[in-house]
Amino acid sequence: MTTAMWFTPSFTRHPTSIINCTYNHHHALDASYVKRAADLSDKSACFTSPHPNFGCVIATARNVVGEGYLYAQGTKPAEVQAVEAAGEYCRGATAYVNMEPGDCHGDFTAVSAFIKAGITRVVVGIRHPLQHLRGKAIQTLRTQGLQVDVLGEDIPSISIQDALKSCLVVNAPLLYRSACRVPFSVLKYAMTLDGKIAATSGHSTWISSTKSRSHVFELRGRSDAVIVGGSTVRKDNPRLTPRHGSGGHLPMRIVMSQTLDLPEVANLWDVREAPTIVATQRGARRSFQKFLASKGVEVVEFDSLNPKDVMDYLYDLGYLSILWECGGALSASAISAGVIHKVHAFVAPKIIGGKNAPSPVGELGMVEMTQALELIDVSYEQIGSDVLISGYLQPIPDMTPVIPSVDETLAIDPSLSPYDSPIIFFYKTWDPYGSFSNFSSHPIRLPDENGDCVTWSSVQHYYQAQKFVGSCNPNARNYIEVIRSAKSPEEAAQMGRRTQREHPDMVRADWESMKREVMYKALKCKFSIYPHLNSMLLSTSGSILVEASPHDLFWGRGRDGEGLNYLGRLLMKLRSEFLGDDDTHKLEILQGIENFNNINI
Ligand SMILES: NC(=O)C1=CN([C@@H]2O[C@H](COP(=O)(O)OP(=O)(O)OC[C@H]3O[C@@H](n4cnc5c(N)ncnc54)[C@H](OP(=O)(O)O)[C@@H]3O)[C@@H](O)[C@H]2O)C=CC1
Ligand SMILES: Nc1c(N[C@@H]2O[C@H](COP(=O)(O)O)[C@@H](O)[C@H]2O)[nH]c(=O)[nH]c1=O
Repeated sequence: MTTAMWFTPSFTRHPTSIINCTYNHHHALDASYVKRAADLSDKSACFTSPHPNFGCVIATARNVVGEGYLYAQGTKPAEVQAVEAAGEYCRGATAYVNMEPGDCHGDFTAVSAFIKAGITRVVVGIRHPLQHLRGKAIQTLRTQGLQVDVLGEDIPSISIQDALKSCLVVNAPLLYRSACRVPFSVLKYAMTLDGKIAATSGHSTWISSTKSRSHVFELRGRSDAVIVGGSTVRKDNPRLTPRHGSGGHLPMRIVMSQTLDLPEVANLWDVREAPTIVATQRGARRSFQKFLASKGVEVVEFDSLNPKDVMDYLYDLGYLSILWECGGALSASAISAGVIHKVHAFVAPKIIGGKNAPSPVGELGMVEMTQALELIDVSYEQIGSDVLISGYLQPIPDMTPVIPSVDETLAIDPSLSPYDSPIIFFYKTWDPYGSFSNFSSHPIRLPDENGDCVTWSSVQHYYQAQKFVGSCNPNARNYIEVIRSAKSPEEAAQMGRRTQREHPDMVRADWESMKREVMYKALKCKFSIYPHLNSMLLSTSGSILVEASPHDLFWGRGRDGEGLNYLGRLLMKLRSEFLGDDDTHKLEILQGIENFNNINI
């Protein structure tokens, strides 16, 4: 029902439309207060070490009567502050929170504050993303008789998109941390209009305006750590501090250097200003390591220095948010490793030229524009004379328990609890569960259009070719062979999709009704052939699997969780099937291994 109903002359004869409009109006108000709580929660940024952001607004039917935000971990909860501010107005009022309270210490401070004060309704932006806290406060409040409405669950998604997005953005670091088990990483750089981050000589001070650089100081203050590569230390002698005087949070400064061929005199070795860690290759320049230690710089050796291992290390230290301020060599390595989630590019209206002048991202091994990584949720902001372009390389995992919906989850795997089961997101092949992707290079053996068992280089090759098997158009056979010999899964996908789009007459008539069956067959073959993939799939037992593609609304979750996630569903179904019948499963694995041996990889 749309608000246009208000303007129809006959609306007085349609009481349901009035009810719906009022209903929408209430939801719009709910959404605006939740958004206000999310905006409030962001206020503590830069003051203390990054932590989950909590904000709370208490409102009566007429006004906002109290609000608060968590200043730092361990300080008075946002909910308690809001209750104290609202005083006696709490009785019968509604409390709005951007995120479900997380009673980490088990004392239910926030929840009891609401109950004792007489709050009757609580509207929650998002459930707490941490497994052991998710749903707990909501359940307790409901048990105590309060009405609890969660955006997207009890309040329909259509009217609350902005509010929900604010809730996700404000706690993106925690959401990535809990879903992907790495800290949230932002790559930031300043480049000229001709795409250079320094002159050919390596000189780079300054590309962006003073205003942009102040913005960067704020980004640093919101981060747990700032990372650069050894080369940037040699060229720039950076300080990497947020410059907010005596108060405020100081991020850890981290240098990644394999060689440790670093200068003896450097701003980063002055740890009176801020602490510094140097991450290096095991055994590198021991004498220099000693020198750094004598300066108070911590040196951490890695067996193989790479962005993923460094992120795992920082995850174990409890870090939430990392700012990468490196040059193109390290940024390319970090992007390839799949650890960068967001990009902030400051573009300055300057041209420096220079064939060998460095650019923000080095070699990624891509050869065609179709392989380019596309940012999502892109925003453009003018800062001084520069334009700041920001966007996500990976969608914020919103941990929405309705992927798939409650009923569907239970139908697929009755052992799963839609609210309490962890969610495993997979998308790119280099992700931790990247082998679940149909783009993973795992050849399978299945019949071709003549019924002869042949090798398909990936599930993607098989799936795309099947679109044209049994087509009424005799020319369709040519496409099957062309797709089967595509050089990569990406190429097979492009060919299949393009042909389907440009020559719909080539596609078999029953494709829409058969495509899930085709996919299931291919997945079953893949996960039977490769014992390690089979173990990986079974190891996810108890978790909800979600293909995190922002673009694919059928096989993936879509950008905002609106996708149908059929790939995740089929994998869960397959997992149940494998787990359900041990003997059949063993037989399938044995047959699979036999097939595997027949594949000429
Ligand atoms: N405008 C801007 O926003 C910025 C500009 N710059 C400019 O960029 C230039 C430096 O660029 P660049 O050389 O790319 O600098 P990087 O910051 O990317 O440093 C590269 C160095 O990082 C170390 N490293 C450690 N692990 C890895 C890994 N897995 N992959 C790649 N490198 C790794 C190596 O150090 P080692 O050799 O010690 O082993 C390597 O030489 C300078 O001129 C600087 O002024 C730099 C940052 C931002
Ligand atoms: N040149 C350049 C940036 N360069 C980045 O900032 C670092 C220097 O930081 P500091 O020593 O703390 O001022 C430098 O090593 C590099 O990482 N940043 C920007 O916002 N704009 C610019 O034009």
